[in-house]
Amino acid sequence: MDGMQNQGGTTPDEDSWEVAGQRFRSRLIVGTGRYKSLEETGEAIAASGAEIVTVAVRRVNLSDPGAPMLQDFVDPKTYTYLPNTAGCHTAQDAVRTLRLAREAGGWNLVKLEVLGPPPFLYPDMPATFEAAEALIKDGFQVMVYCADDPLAAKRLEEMGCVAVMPLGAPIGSGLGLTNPFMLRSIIQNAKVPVLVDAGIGTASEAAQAMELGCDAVLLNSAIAHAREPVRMARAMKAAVEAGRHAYLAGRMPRNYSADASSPMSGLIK
Ligand SMILES: CC(=O)[C@@H](O)[C@H](O)COP(=O)(O)O
Repeated sequence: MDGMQNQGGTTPDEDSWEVAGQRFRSRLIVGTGRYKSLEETGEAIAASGAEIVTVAVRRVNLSDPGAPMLQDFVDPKTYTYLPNTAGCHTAQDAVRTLRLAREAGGWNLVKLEVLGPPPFLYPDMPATFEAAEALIKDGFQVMVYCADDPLAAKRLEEMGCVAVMPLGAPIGSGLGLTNPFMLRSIIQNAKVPVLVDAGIGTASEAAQAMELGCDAVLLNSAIAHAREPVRMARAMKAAVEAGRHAYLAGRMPRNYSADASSPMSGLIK
């Protein structure tokens, strides 16, 4: 038992995290877009072990019972739906979209993203600050996609955002963590959960984000655009768990010279 204790005094199996007063065991959050079909969406999400799924309010059918509905494949009783503002490029659009989501589905915990123009769709931080302020005033609990900028992340935390979500790399790029040093700095200084969001391309990059000490990882394209999405979802689940264990276990120090793994004493001369 003692050998299993981590920094928080719990065993890794009991390890969980909390956002806006809700506790989760899975540290992998997945998107629901970009799949070939809703069947594939449901299967991949089940394989990922995720408990929270993001839903692009402007793009997904949540209300027309005549058309195929996400809810039939990703049961809202099983998963926490996190409506997001994908496709919004102004603060006004983002605020309006989440107000509509709250009216339609009662969702109060939301993911805010206000994107700049192509080709990078980088978070538009002035517009993000404006939208976050309006949404928090309106009683929303805001998880916010942001630049990998420690000052911006701190400002969003101080405004009252319940989680900050710096990008690993541009959405859909699959480039992995382009700025791990700044991500680490955001994580070390945060008093709210930090989630690395977007740009992860494969399992080792999800593990790397967790090894930096973030609370969770949010990804979509890496699973949906894999040749075998369900298998990649399994890989992501394992990677996030492995990265979390490695973070809690503590990395050995880097030696810039060899340190023989067999003792030198007792060698036959
Ligand atoms: C799904 C979501 O909420 C977005 O933040 C984004 O789509 C994730 O980015 P990737 O698709 O690059 O993983």
